[in-house]
Amino acid sequence: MKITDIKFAMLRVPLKTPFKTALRTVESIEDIVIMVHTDTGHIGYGEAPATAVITGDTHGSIIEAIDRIMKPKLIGQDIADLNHVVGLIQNGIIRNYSAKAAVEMAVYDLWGQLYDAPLYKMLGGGVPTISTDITISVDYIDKMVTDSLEAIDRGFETLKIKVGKDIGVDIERVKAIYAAVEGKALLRLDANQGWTPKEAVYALHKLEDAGVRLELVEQPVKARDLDGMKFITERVNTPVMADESSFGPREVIELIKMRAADIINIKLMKTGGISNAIKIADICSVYDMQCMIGCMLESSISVSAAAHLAVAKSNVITKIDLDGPSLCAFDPVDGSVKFKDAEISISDAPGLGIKSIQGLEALTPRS
Ligand SMILES: C[C@H](N)C(=O)N[C@@H](CCC(=O)O)C(=O)O
Ligand SMILES: [Mg+2]
Repeated sequence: MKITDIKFAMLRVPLKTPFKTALRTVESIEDIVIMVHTDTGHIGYGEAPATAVITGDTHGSIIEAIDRIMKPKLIGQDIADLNHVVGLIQNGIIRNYSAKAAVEMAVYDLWGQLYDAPLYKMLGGGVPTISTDITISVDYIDKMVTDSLEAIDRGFETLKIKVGKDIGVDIERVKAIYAAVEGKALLRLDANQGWTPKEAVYALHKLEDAGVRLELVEQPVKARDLDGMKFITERVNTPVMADESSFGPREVIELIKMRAADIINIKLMKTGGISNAIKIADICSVYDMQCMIGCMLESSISVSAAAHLAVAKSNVITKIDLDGPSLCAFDPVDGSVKFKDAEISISDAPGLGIKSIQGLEALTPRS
């Protein structure tokens, strides 16, 4: 099975409700979809969001990196030589992680199709059902409480509460939500870099002293502030998770050596795809460190790839934040990974199991 072409499209899916974090507000998913064609007629699918504020990637940079750098190297390559193909994707250009993730997942999709097995089985197998949290956008306190209760009614047992806007209001936000949902859902916080180290310690002590039990706090301070992450990790009981501070395996090793976090959030768009995500999971398993699998604002194309990985690495990926499809107004994909509120289940179609995608707008890269 040899690669013959890579085609591009834009996928736009409105969100059910605006997604609001300390970093940005977004109303729809607008992601690049790629289709890797082969001489056997099989097609591998990949997706990349342009999360400029976190990864630095834009639609233009994703298309250019794939079309100008990766595609010429990949045409004619045999999918059976997976490690060689992955090397070509990873080593032809630095950074550009979302572009690499999209191409890699399409190649892994084809690798599963080549051997007629679902990707999670190719990666080691596992129980193909997982349960995700859902994000509660940062907003007025009453709105966040209402959104939290609605999420619980939909069956979500873990809520990822976005904070990081104003430390005083954030403390009140979390206390109000905790009072409303105690015993019905587990709370995890994500400050998306919005606090200073001292603010984070202050807020978490206030919450801990008030009896608010949190599963974890994600990325309290600036991505580059590893000393700040360590300062917080040493001072609070709530486990601290690195998201924007950890992209690839090297950052994870650095965080582990520094003891600057308790948990790592693996996202394909930060690792540059599945191969580095596997390395991170393996490193964390050596150091008895748990991982979350997360996503950006992604549809069920790339979130399916993350779900396959999470199933295969469930020994270390114990926390799931794959709510992209649940945040969307509809699922444009007909595939073998089903997203039904909190439950994500994978049936045994080969590769990623994507049959068709509604509403793709074809894109032609600039010549
Ligand atoms: C969607 C997911 N639950 C999430 O919160 N992801 C990111 C932010 C993604 C974005 O801004 O597109 C995170 O910070 O964990
Ligand atoms: Mg995060």
